[in-house]
Amino acid sequence: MNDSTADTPVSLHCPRGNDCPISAELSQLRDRVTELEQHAQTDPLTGLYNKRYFDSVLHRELERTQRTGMPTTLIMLDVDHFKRFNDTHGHVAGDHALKHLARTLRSNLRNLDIACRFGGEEFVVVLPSTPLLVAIQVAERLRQQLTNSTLVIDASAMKLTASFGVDTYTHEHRDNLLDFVERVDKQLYLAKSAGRNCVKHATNAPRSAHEVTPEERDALF
Ligand SMILES: Nc1nc2c(ncn2[C@@H]2O[C@H](COP(=O)(O)OP(=O)(O)OP(=O)(O)O)[C@@H](O)[C@H]2O)c(=O)[nH]1
Repeated sequence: MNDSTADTPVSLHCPRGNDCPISAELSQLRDRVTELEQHAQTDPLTGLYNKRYFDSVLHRELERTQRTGMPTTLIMLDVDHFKRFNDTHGHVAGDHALKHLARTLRSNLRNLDIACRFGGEEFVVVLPSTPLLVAIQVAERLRQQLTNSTLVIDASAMKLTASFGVDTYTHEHRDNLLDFVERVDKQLYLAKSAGRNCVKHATNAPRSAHEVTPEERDALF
């Protein structure tokens, strides 16, 4: 028996073309899903990625380090004396200060670096495929930019500083994600203890074969 439909291509196109109601609805749904995805991974105050996204991205990058041997480096920073800032200038000014910090991070990082709000006045930056030495320089640059910038709220100029901790994860490290974050947090604690507004970093990281190439330096500075 001859099946007359066998060779007929199935058309997925609606006969109403661009006016197809189902296609329009699907497109709206797709936009809505994208919007919800962005919402789920964004901190509403600063617009940076949130802690949930940080956890997933760090997990992914540590796996990549184990696979490729390229180090993943983490910068953790915390605004100095932020309680005093809030008490002096008010909580709304405090929120402006956090947005100012987020802008400073955004405008001083490469596109592939991932800046996240870790919680409260604490932030983290994941630097994929970046050796410790380069990340220390990035942290120092961020610190200086913040220190040298002025935050203007209701015509009043204010200053903001932060303390920074930096550590790296190479394929020679065997600790897990939480241990790694704790290592970086320890460096941040040392920066606070040393008087704040400074960068503290690990010194005993195993050297990797991918340590600072001239190309990486040129790309960053
Ligand atoms: N305005 C504002 N304040 C916040 C937010 N999240 C956390 N804070 C405040 O940040 C302050 C953090 O205070 P502490 O943990 O004592 O730290 P600190 O005063 O910065 O002191 P050091 O970190 O030791 O320099 C608290 O007063 C919190 O209420 C926020 O979203 N907006």
